[in-house]
Amino acid sequence: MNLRGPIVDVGDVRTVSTQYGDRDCCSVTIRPEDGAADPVSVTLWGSWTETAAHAEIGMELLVTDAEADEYRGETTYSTTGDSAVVLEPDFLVDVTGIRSWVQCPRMYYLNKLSGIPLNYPVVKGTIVHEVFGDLLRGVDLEESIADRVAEAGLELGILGYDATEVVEEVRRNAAAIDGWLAQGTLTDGDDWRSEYTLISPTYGLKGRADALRRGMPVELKTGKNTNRDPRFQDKIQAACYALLLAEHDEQPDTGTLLYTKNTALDRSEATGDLSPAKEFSIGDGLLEFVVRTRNELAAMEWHALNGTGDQPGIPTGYEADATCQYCFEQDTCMVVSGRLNQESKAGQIGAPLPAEEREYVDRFYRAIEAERRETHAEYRKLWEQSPAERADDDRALIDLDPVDEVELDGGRWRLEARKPGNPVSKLREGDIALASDGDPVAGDAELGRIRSIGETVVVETDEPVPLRRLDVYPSEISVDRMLTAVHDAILKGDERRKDVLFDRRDPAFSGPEREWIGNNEAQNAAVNLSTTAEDLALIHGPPGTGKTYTIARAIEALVGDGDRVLLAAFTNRAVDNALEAVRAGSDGEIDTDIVRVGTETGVRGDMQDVRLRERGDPTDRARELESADVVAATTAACGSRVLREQSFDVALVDEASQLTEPSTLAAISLADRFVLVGDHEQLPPVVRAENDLQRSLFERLVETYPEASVMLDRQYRMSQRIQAFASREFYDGALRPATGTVAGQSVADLVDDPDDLPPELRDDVTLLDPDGTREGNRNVREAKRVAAIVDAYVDAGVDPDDIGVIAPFRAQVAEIGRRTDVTVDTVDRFQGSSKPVIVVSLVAAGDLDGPIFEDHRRINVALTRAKQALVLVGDREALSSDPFYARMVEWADR
Ligand SMILES: Nc1ncnc2c1ncn2[C@@H]1O[C@H](COP(=O)(O)OP(=O)(O)OP(=O)(O)O)[C@@H](O)[C@H]1O
Repeated sequence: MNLRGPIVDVGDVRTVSTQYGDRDCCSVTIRPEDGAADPVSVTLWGSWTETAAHAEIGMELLVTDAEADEYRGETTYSTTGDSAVVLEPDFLVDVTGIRSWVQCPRMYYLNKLSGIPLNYPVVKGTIVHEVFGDLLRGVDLEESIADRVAEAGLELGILGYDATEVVEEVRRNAAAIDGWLAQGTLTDGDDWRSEYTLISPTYGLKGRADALRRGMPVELKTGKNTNRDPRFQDKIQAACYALLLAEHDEQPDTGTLLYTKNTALDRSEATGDLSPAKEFSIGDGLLEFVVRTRNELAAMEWHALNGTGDQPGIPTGYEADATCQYCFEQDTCMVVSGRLNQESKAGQIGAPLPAEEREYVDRFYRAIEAERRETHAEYRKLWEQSPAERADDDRALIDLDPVDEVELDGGRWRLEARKPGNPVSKLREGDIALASDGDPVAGDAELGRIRSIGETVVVETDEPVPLRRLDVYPSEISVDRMLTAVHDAILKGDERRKDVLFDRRDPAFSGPEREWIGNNEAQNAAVNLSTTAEDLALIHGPPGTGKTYTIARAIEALVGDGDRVLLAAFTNRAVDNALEAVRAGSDGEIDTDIVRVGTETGVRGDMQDVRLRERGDPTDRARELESADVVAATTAACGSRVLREQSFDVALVDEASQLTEPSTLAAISLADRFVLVGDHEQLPPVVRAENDLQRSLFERLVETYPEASVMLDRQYRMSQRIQAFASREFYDGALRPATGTVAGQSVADLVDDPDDLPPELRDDVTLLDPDGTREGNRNVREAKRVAAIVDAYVDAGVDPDDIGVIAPFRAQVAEIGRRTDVTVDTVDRFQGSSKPVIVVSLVAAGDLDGPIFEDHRRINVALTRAKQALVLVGDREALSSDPFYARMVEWADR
């Protein structure tokens, strides 16, 4: 049986004599059933006592195949020969993490902190891996090499490599793969699978195996190894995949490492075993060792969040017996230890950073690690929730009907399935998602990119799977990138920049004020702040105040002054909107060289012509990026290997109030100066954990340096009547219509005769109470009423494209969506857009429970999307029970 629960006591290790001789054991007490059951004692035998040494009260413990002993009416448990003991099974350790951990725990920490920079071995390694996958899929060797090198054109170009030399080198590496595949060992019956995504709920592990051959893991290494045996850390990595496969009831007993550089060695000079393929056997002892090592790592990570004392959970290197003087990372390790004043086996170089900077790194390190755990909780839902629960949560499309499966050029697959009942989900075109046969964890599953999603869903994968279910796949990329952004900004960042960030120096401005915008003083001041800033400028733009317009003018001004500008925003949509305004504004007068960095599916159609292609001749690709005056990308892309290598005079970041502080750092660290544009009275950063990540750098800086900020106070969107409430509640009454025309708009402008509208819809702002009841996240009666309101506007002559509906929950969005053809969406997805008529379905009935009510900033967004007519639909009595909403009701009823 399996036992699991939080640890309430850890005993001492003792030695007892048994019929097999003296054996170590240790008793650990846990409370099964998530801590609800009575405590039970589990005795961990033999080498599992090493795991007990890392166990602490409060950690979660899982013991598989435990055996029960009854003694004097009391049941105790102990491990058996088949048991595995797993600490903190919910912490999903990545296989590559274990690999670096066995080399040295501190290396694991350093890799996590600084990320993988753009360098030639990494890029070449990726190409060789891709070629390996292609060969397994039967692609011709030369074709694959040419294709994969071209695909890496941009990265190679930035590194200063040309295609011919890379092709040569990849060919030498690929020879090892090709030769090995051609050996007699490969028969038709060989069953191959490349790039296999695996997750193990039992062992708390996840990873992506390079390949499986007859169910056995094969790992590719682009280095050399002239010993007979695979390197220790490589064996551990392959053994991890064996453990992950155990979750699929497979029992691999052999692992293969393929050292591709061995074939490229000069046989007359090199000595040792030059054969590239090295096999080793995977026994129980090795697998248990892997689990124990994973436990050490998970325990260290637990300490990072829950431990006490100075810098808990930061490895020192003493945990392992690695020798620092042979380590490639020795210098980095010493510098990081020196800067952060960390104890380390390698020692320290340099003076520590000021205490407040170290405290900052510490605080954000913990916040980001807490967010990582929340991401792991998302993975957990893959197996803890039933398919129906996942679907209800909008995290999966289930019961799909596979209709097509086509092999594409290059051996990839295009899978298509019908979606019965047209369900809603968070899945979007361009997302990476987990396609499976119905069971994404124990069944057949493949990561793939969603190509289209409509009546059917189309996914592209490396291997075919029967497409019966498609799940949102949580990713740790944003968490990883936040860590490297903190590292780059604080450990490697510019001193002057840090002085401003840490409130040690006021932002400076210099140079003449010029007239950029004649009809809007605040906008003109914002452009002047941007051009004269020596450190930073902050543009606070409430709804409809011309943020995008101002950004475009600021970029023109900066480029005109000779600056190279990075234009970043949280969403692709904002990046493309700003770019559109820049391109429209210059009317070809300024010859601005613009490049949009993003994926084909992420970048809007009308910006594809300036999208930077990664594929092609390295020199051309790199030149296109490096010569651009304006580079536009999402802030997530700013943390990519390619953009981390770029530098700019100014970084201009839109939607900055929706970004966590580390995500903002990722963009601004690439430039000498920065301009943040946002509105902290609208949606805050979306994070799962409750901590410092919830507050944007924009908001912090606006409060610290009000003199470096300007608020755009004239809005070009809403009628006077509509804007009144938001202006008073959120902007101290400072927000005003930009012109009389804007102020005087009304619903009458949208119809031939206002009398065609029902009387209750003739005012610009209305509250209607349909008297519905809420069931879960929907309110059917209210949904019907909303659809009827939309119909009434359409019947009176309003163009359906001019009407938008906002609802707080996706379930209600779906409920309304079934009854109308106009755009229906959540608040979060409506931020940044507007419509002449907006109907808001508040759903709440009886009480004010739900995301729209939790945070007044959401309501601000919902109420400020409409230009001429705003209809609120909800329970008047419930709303009146809260002072803020009571004021809203009063305004709507006026
Ligand atoms: N100074 C100006 N003179 C004339 N029109 C302007 C000016 N500033 C903005 N506008 C117009 O006002 C409208 C709203 O501007 P814009 O789209 O830039 O708003 P925004 O603040 O980005 O909106 P959101 O709140 O959605 O982010 C646009 O049609 C824009 O052309």
